[in-house]
Amino acid sequence: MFQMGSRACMDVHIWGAIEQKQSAIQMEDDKFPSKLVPITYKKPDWRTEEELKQLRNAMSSVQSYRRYSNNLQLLLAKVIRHQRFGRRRVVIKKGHIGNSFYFIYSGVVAVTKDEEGSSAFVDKEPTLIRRGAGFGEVSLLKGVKRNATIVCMEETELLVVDKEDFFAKKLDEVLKKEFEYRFSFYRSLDLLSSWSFQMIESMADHSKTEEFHYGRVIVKDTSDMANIIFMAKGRCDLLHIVDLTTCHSYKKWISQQTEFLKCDKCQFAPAAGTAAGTWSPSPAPNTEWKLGALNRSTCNRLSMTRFPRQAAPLLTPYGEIPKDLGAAVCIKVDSIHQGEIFGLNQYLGPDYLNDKRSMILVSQGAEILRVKRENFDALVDQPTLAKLKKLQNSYPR
Ligand SMILES: Nc1ncnc2c1ncn2[C@@H]1O[C@@H]2COP(=O)(O)O[C@H]2[C@H]1O
Repeated sequence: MFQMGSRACMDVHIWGAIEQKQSAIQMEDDKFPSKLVPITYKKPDWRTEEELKQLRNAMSSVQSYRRYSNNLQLLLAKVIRHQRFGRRRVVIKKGHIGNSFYFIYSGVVAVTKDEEGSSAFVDKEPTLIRRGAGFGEVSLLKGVKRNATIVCMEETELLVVDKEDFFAKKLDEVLKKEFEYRFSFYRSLDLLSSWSFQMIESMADHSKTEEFHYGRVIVKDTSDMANIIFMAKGRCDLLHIVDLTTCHSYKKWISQQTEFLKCDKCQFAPAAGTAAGTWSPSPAPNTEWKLGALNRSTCNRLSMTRFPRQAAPLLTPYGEIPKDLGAAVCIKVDSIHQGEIFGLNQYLGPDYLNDKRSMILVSQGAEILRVKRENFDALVDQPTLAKLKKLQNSYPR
């Protein structure tokens, strides 16, 4: 139901591990060194060797820049211009003539169809382009108008390459290769085998490859997706979060652990007046709990488990578990592998048969292409719909 060739399997993950990985990645979010900003406003010939070296070093934190040859990196360091935009600022307007290409040094922008970019702030799943990626190449490469609006979702720093430099430094050749990669990927899919060159080209023009490290969340809630995800490389897992605070057997299990709570190192004192509906194990409030005789692995498991907002601190030998965590585990429902597609369930059967449970899609090290459902809907042809119908018959296995 969720993808082509579904393989259901069960596996339990602890949600805390995912969040830990995510925060580690978010810490990379550095700003452009302010002392280098004036250099980017100098004419290329006026930038000294030392200044170029500094610019190159700073830019090497931009993922797409690192992929370029040393020679191209140096040439770009000669021409880039730094620009900072606030939240809601429109950088590119759909339908305008393209004059520049942009790298995102810090921040996030959204791609929209409306000229003002305001839809990005109400869209529950906007198309985002993040730090390290570039945009604005399509109109330059093809000599056409801008195919979308780009609006800043937060304060964003951009490194701008003007059109003349874009071609003079041969950045166009690199970006053409990236386009060809996306095009060949879509062309290789059996599902799209009936599509014309123009249809595949449109898919490649309206998507970007996105890399996700292990543990990063790709889709927070799959119950009503606005995008279709194509898995270009690697794998991601579909996880269902189970809230243990509403689970009777979990509460019972926790209560059973009180038998062993004899050690001074680990103590749990439930808060007086714990709110109704949150986890409130017996014995009664204000009675001191002792989490003794818990072996190291049990403590580690508990420390990764999330505890309800209202609960009092749980002390373990490794420190206090944050109060605002809730108890939950993630159950792996499926894995999506290279060449597979996720988010087609609306084509696979009547709405009432679709699984509406909220799941999350988490990377196990993946490169994806994300296409807005409305773009796919506008292109999809009868042979493709027929193939999708057949997929419906093959589920559940
Ligand atoms: N779906 C999409 N995902 C990511 N980037 C996009 C998408 N659609 C358009 N873009 C980018 O938005 C830019 C708008 O200006 P261009 O048409 O020059 O180039 C376009 C692409 O770089």
